[in-house]
Amino acid sequence: MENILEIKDLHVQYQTSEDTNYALNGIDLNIQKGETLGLVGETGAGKTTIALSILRLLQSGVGQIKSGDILFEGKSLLELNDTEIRKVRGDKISMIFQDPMSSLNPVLTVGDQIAEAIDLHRSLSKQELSDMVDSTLELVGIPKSRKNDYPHQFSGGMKQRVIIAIALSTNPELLIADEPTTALDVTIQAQVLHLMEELKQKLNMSMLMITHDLGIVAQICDHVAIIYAGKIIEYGTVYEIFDKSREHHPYTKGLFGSIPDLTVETRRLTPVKGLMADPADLPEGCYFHPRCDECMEICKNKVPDSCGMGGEHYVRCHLFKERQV
Ligand SMILES: Nc1ncnc2c1ncn2[C@@H]1O[C@H](COP(=O)(O)OP(=O)(O)OP(=O)(O)O)[C@@H](O)[C@H]1O
Ligand code: NI
Repeated sequence: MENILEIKDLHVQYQTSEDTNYALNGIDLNIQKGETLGLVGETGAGKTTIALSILRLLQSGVGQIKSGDILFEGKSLLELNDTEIRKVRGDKISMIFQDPMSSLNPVLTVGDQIAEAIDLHRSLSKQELSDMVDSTLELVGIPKSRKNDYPHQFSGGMKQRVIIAIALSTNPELLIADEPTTALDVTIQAQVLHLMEELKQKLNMSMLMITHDLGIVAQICDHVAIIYAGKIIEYGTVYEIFDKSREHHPYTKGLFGSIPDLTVETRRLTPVKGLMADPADLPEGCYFHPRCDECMEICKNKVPDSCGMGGEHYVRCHLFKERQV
């Protein structure tokens, strides 16, 4: 399978007046063409930082890519100048941000907001633009007759559809969705997810789905990456990650409440005992060792390598070192 995105040994830090936060500490991750990769982990693990690094939207002067590379269709995104990266954001990679509701402008009609997004990247006649707004609205299941309505006239689920429409209006190859449904109630969540899944097939997009929700992972992801303190600690196909007969990282087992069935409706991550590692003061060795029930001596001073578990399944944990070839 061809990769649309390759992240190689990415290190990102946030420099604040008090601290240096080591947010990403050597991320290696690929997204294949046409697939959905789920990125799962507790709050503060570095999920949004990965998304912002891809789009080069880290807060300037604070968030810094220290080393590593991000390749999109084989070309480094880190080497692009401002004009070039803006073009990538407009044409190739779209993002639905966490807290998406605040990204709509209350004083513009939804039709105008979609038109604005399309117009930024394409020069179309007035009629063409208007037709494209209509078809984009219809794509996400909103009647075109509502294009002159304002955001406050829409329900939460409908607003989220508008946001998806804006993200898709440029026909991106990669969509990054950062917790796109957390603000919605469960029924509407299911509808929006179903819509995203449908659109992904129709438009043949690749997707990076950032989520806390295992139901979402099971439902729409092809591969899953589990992140802890800025490192991917487990990766595999969705079947491998939910396979109880396989061994898993102790953190994954904690999060998943000892690996639920793919078929069972277990939506929320289980809280793992102890506190998330402080990115300004990371522990020696495996970052997870202070919280780990299976901690061994070696875990306290050596960072574990990634270990192949068969198939596409990888775990970064000293427990499985023996399997390495
Ligand atoms: N602008 C910033 N300045 C300083 N530290 C930051 C900044 N943004 C993020 N961080 C820190 O970087 C780490 C990773 O944050 P990030 O937002 O990527 O986590 P996340 O996995 O997306 O969490 P959540 O699930 O809460 O969205 C956290 O420790 C966070 O406090
Ligand atoms: Ni986040």
